[in-house]
Amino acid sequence: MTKQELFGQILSKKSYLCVGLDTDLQKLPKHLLDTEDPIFEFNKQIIDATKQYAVAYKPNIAFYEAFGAKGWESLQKTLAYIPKECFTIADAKRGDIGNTSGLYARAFFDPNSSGLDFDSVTVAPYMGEDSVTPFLTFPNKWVILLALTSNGGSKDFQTLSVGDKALFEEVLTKSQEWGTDEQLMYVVGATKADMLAQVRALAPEHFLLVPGVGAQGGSLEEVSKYGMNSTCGLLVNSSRAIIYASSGEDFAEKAAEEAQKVQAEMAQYLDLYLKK
Ligand SMILES: O=C(O)c1cc(=O)[nH]c(=O)n1[C@@H]1O[C@H](COP(=O)(O)O)[C@@H](O)[C@H]1O
Repeated sequence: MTKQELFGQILSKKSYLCVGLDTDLQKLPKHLLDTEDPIFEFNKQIIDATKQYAVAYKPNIAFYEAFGAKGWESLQKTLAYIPKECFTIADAKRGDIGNTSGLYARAFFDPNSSGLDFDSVTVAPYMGEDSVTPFLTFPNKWVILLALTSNGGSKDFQTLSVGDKALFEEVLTKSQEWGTDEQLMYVVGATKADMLAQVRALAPEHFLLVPGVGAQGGSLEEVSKYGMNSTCGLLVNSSRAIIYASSGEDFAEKAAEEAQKVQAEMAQYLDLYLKK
């Protein structure tokens, strides 16, 4: 998917919501556990309930991989079920020496090889250029590079000084030598909204994947105010607050209500903060 197509969808749905499919068997409503593929059945109903409010879906690969071949099958079926206009993110946080990264890229981007055809994959920058560039050789596919993550441990490395800047700032600057803003996005946690101005100073045009609203407590308004650019430039992810809004038989209905609430807020922020 191109940046312009993504922006077009954001404008037409008045939303930059990414629904995170962190589908945990332990948390599924009991009545789904007897179905043939509970993870897929849950995802299918969540997708049906939220697709008018969401522009992207992000299956977190850990929740599928943990179940081996069966989990991988649930992932393939889920990806095939996501509406074609929606942007898809394999949240796999990969990255390794070049030839290995090339195979990771095939796993998520090459349907003839793996059966999966995601639009993007999350990648850790720690191993540097040759671990990231193999993902960038696929046309119309995106790398979403971890820059400033939402978790407490982000302070262990990401905010350390490297010369006159912080390590995450070096990630933002250096990686722009490897790919364009039509193929690279960055992860910036919603819990770090106070640092979004710093991020935007170094990456004004890039899309940012912003997890951490909802269950992790980040502010959607602050993220929108400090992070939005002229193509919106934001995909704000919420997983647990939407998909586990209810643990009963009404789970899909409640997920739709939560997604609609977030979308309504986003519509206001697009009016207020989209740079003209
Ligand atoms: O790359 C990510 O998506 C990610 C980066 C980050 O800094 N923080 C973060 O929470 N995530 C992911 O975003 C999702 C957040 O889920 P909730 O906290 O339930 O909304 C999980 O799938 C996390 O793995």
